Amino acid sequence: MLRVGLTGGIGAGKSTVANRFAEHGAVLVDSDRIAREVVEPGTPGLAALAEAFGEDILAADGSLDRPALAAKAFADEESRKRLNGIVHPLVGKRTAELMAEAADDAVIVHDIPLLVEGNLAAAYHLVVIVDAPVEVRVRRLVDVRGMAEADARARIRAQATDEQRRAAADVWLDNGGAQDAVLAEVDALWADRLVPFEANLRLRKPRPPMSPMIAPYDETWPQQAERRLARLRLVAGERLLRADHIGSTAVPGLPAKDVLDLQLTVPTLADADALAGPLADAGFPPLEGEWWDDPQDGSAAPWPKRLHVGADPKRPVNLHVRTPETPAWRLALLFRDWLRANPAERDAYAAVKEELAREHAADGTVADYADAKQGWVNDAFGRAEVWAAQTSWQP
Ligand SMILES: CC(C)(COP(=O)(O)OP(=O)(O)OC[C@H]1O[C@@H](n2cnc3c(N)ncnc32)[C@H](O)[C@@H]1O)[C@@H](O)C(=O)NCCC(=O)NCCS
Ligand SMILES: Nc1ncnc2c1ncn2[C@@H]1O[C@H](COP(=O)(O)OP(=O)(O)OP(=O)(O)O)[C@@H](O)[C@H]1O
Repeated sequence: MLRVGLTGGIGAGKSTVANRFAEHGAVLVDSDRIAREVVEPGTPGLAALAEAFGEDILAADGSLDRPALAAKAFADEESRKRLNGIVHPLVGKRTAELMAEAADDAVIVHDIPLLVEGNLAAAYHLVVIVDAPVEVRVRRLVDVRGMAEADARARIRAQATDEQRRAAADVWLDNGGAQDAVLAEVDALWADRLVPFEANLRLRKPRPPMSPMIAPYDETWPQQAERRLARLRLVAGERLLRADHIGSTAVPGLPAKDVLDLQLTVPTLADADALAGPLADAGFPPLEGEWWDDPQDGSAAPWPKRLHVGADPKRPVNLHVRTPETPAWRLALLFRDWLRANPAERDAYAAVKEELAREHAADGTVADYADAKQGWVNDAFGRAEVWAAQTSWQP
């Protein structure tokens, strides 16, 4: 099952987007709704709230007086934390139960207002954020929902900043304009990304191979890599020694094929094999066959590794799982750091890549392109080693 985390500030349009996903066939898990269920009359949740905030948060019929609790809970940080401490564990438990009930081929859309605040992004295959400017959100909450303006602003203050949401977003949906516009984006996201992503995940199928087209440096590459590394750290757990963004997309200013190279370091290949299933479930199926890094001078036997590929059709990822005793593991880190520290070498490398990409665009073969590039890279390793010695570089 594909787990999509859907979030955004209050009034941004999460429910609007979530309902459209549901129309397409997504299984919706709605945190606000669960948060209501766990404090229904007669529940231990409601009793705990009354104990913590006083009987005056109860209406005459014994149900929760939501505006009364909101007034107390959003008044200060300590009260809000007390509220969260009571409700969130109950919501978490019920959420896990609902997710476990979903079919293997489900696309779960989890509408969760506090995904960023709770630092939960790594638990999803993809995080979708709905956004609209603060003033637009306040207007909608006041005019359409009938919320008091001060209440709307108090909740906005209690939530994540735009910058924090940007860092967590794999997909950013702008709902500052007409509803039709955001719904059209949702339709495209469903058809072009979520449906094939779910199928790739279930069938453990990598996305199709990349063309050798070189893209200009994208300054969001490091953040995109970091979000995937966070997911990988979560599933790899204690077997993981370290997780790094390597390759050309890890070098600021370097044009590159738009594929993120990530390296997981594990003690032994047996650890890599034990992780094959969990990595596949997290959206990184293993590529079939045996994979080796070739020593550049041809002197030693090739170094074995495991290779996984991202299942997300819109975010190509090559995931190299290596052990620290292979020289390829160390070279991946050295080459990256050397290029980062030496802009002239980086620019020379960019020129070589662009020249080769032009030549191979005609025949369209990625393998030939990679072979030709390796010549420059092998020479560069020599210069990188000199730099490593001079600067006492350590991986
Ligand atoms: C305080 C309560 C009773 C007020 O109820 P009300 O009907 O006015 O709001 P509702 O529950 O529909 O929430 C509307 C929106 O408020 C924001 N919000 C709600 N709780 C919180 C919170 N603890 N911190 C920050 N924002 C919150 C979210 O954007 C949410 O989508 C209610 O919000 C609540 O029980 N909150 C605690 C549970 C919670 O954190 N829910 C959010 C995700 S699990
Ligand atoms: N593009 C839009 N133009 C105008 N109104 C909109 C638009 N999108 C959503 N709305 C309206 O704004 C209000 C807030 O939207 P919605 O309920 O989807 O937000 P939400 O993020 O789920 O809110 P909450 O955080 O309270 O759960 C709703 O009344 C909705 O009908």
